Parts: sequence; C-alpha cells; structure tokens
Amino acid sequence: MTGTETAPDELFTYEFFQDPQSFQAALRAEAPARPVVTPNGFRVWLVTRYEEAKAVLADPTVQKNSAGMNAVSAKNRTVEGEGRPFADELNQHMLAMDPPDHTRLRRLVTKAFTARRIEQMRPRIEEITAELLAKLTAGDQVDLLDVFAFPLPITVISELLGVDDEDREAFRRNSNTIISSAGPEEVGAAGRWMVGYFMKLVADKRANPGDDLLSALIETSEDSDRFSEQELVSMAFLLLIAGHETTVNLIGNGVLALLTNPEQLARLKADPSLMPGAVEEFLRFRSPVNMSTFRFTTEPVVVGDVTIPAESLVLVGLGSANRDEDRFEHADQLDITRPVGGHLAFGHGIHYCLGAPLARLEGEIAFRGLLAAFPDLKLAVEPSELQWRISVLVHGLEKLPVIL
Ligand code: HEM
Repeated sequence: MTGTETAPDELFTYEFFQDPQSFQAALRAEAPARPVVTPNGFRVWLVTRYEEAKAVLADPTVQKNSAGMNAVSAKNRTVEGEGRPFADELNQHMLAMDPPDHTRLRRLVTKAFTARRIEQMRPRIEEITAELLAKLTAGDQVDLLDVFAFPLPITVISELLGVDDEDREAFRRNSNTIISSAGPEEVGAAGRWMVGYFMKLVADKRANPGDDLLSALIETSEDSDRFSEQELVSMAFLLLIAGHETTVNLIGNGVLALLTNPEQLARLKADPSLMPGAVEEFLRFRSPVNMSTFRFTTEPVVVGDVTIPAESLVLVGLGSANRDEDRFEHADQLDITRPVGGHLAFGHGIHYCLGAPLARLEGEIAFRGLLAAFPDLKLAVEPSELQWRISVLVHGLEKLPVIL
C-alpha cells in the first residue's frame, strides 16, 4: 500500500476498491493532491485532504460545464478512441454546469423540490420501509441490499418522479452500468436507454400531469423562465441516478459499520435519539460517494504545496477528506456521538447535494425500522469476505449477506 510511489495508472486496482480507506490514508500522508489514471484511461488529479478538498469544491475556477469538460477530457485521455461516449441529451443538468446556468436550474428545481414536499414523504417512506420489512423473517439469511437497501430508495425516488413499478429493474441495471467502469459500448447503450425512457416519461407527464415531482418540474416557471425539454430529461435522469446509487450505500455501509462495531450498535439501540447523529457518522465513516464527480481547472490551482495545472481533470476525494485526522479526531473509528458537522459526504459549495434532506430522512427511517424489526441482525459472512463495487465514484458493497 503506497502513495505517490504508486504509478498514476496503478492506483485504481481491484485492491483499491476493496479498501479505499487504507490507500487514501497513504495518499493523504504524502501529498494533498496527486495525478492518477482512471480505469477508463483519463489522467486526473485526485485531491485527498479535507481542507484542500473543501477549497477545491468552492473554487469558481474549478468547473464542470460539459463543453469545457469534453475539451479537457480529450486532452487528458491516455487511450486512443472516443473515450466514454455519453448521451449529450443527459448532460443538460446542473451537475454539468457552472453559474449562471447552474444557478438558474438549481433555482428552478428548488422551487419544486421543496422541504415541504420532502417532509410530506415521511409517512410514505415509513410505509414503504414497513412493507419491505414485513416481507422478511427473523433468522433467515438474505442479501440486505437486495431486499431492503436498494428497493427503499428506488421506490421513494421512483414514486417522487412518477416512474412505474415495472420499469425499476431495468433502471437498476442501466444506472449501475452508467456509474460502473464498464466499456464505452455498454455505457453508451445504457445512456441511450435512459434518454428514450425519460423522453417518453416527460411526454406522458406533459399529457397527463400527476402530483409527482416531474409534473411539478414541467409546471415550474419563474419570470417566464422554464425548463427546456432536454433540461427536464437531464434533470429527471440526474435525480433518478442520484436517488438510485447513493442512499442504497448509506444504508448498506451504515449497517455494515454497526454490525462490525457492536458497542456502537448497542448504544444506538439503547438510545434511538442518537439516530440523526449516527446517520451523519455513517456518511462520514464510509461515504457512499467516495469521490466527487469530475471537474476541470481553468487556471493553475494551488492545493497545499502542490499546483494542479490549468486544463486538468480533478476528482475530489470526499471519502478520503472525511477520514482526515487533521479534521476528525480518531477518524478511522466509528463514533456515533461525535460532533460530525462539516463532513463532505454530500459535497460542498454550489453543487452541495440537493437530495441531502431526503437521503437523511430515508436513512433515519430505514435504520430505525430495521433495528426495531430485527434486533438480532448479524453478518452472515466474515467482513473480509465482502466484495466492494468497482466504481471510482461510489463506495458500496456488491452484496450484504446478513442473518435477520
Ligand atoms: C446518501 C445519499 C446521497 C449522497 C451521499 C449524495 C451525495 C452527493 C454529492 C457528493 C453531490 C455533489 C457531487 C459533486 O459535487 O461532484 C451530490 C449532488 C447532488 N445530489 Fe446527492 N447524494 C445523495 C442522495 C441524493 C438524493 C436522494 C438525491 C435526489 C433525490 C440527490 C440529488 C442530487 C443532485 C440533484 C445533485 C446535484 C446538485 C447540483 O449540481 O447543484 N442526492 N450528491
């Protein structure tokens, strides 16, 4: 396990994905940022320490717009060919924009995605949780991701957007492919499937509006400003991917953290009022989004004693920053009572997670429901047998076998 002496194209090995925390600790010890090569062949600067991560996320010269991103990506490609073709129709969303475009879209979506709409979801999230748990039997061995951690957030985000039940499995497959390190053909095909689906969905909602978020987004307007068709398709795509690929890992990683720290589990069971803080600690301890989405520099950026050149791709190590000992004491220990404010699991700056309140609400309801229904929950395998997904962005398990 080495840091800068690892060649840039040797960091993202199978071993890295199985234990990113240890690799990232070595990287932090050596430099606040270093070049790496992603599994699909892009040269990227990876920022690893907390203060520097936060500064880069707030730096307006470090940008995300898709035109700039395409140009800088082309310059930083290490392999021949097209790179990773991605449906342009899905790129008109705010996570691929800078101000003022980002500001405009974020303002519009915030008008529809209100705190009230989320709080109104509480009884429904409790109901979905109870329904999922009612199908399970104490003493059985199950993959908790499959029976609980995945279906809960996907049902919530699908209902929120107005996506039908029968389409959810196809969504899971295609969205998994998009964020995996699969080849360009596979990722391209999954992207095209998404575009087709969302174009039809937006057309359906336009014709028959419901009380779902997508219908609200179609209706939203401000000073005669509205979402364009492509912006709607991209926004729906962004919300669905974000709702799919993140909260599942908050639940999975959080359960694993508790089952491998029995004294913390006992404290939480004894005092459920610790739950909101525990959820924050799970987010910090095993951040579901290990690295931010890609950014690029428009000027040289000074990161501690390192300068990232202009026109470089950048990844911010959110999971790494959240284990930085300079910011969090005993960062490698799970402590559900620590004052955990300031973790970067939801990002920082203008792209701070729009869905954070929803994710927190889902997390709290899920953990509370699960621990109440199955107080003897335990791992069915040794922790060392668990496999982590091969994904640069997301840190989540392939399966979580437990005995209920
Ligand atoms: C535990 C669950 C979640 C985690 C850890 C998470 C994490 C993040 C992170 C780290 C970012 C910033 C990425 C970057 O700057 O590169 C982000 C942005 C975003 N997230 Fe989440 N997220 C979660 C759940 C959700 C949910 C449930 C939704 C939607 C319902 C959502 C919607 C979004 C959106 C729309 C953005 C882009 C915001 C912008 O560009 O202004 N997220 N999320």
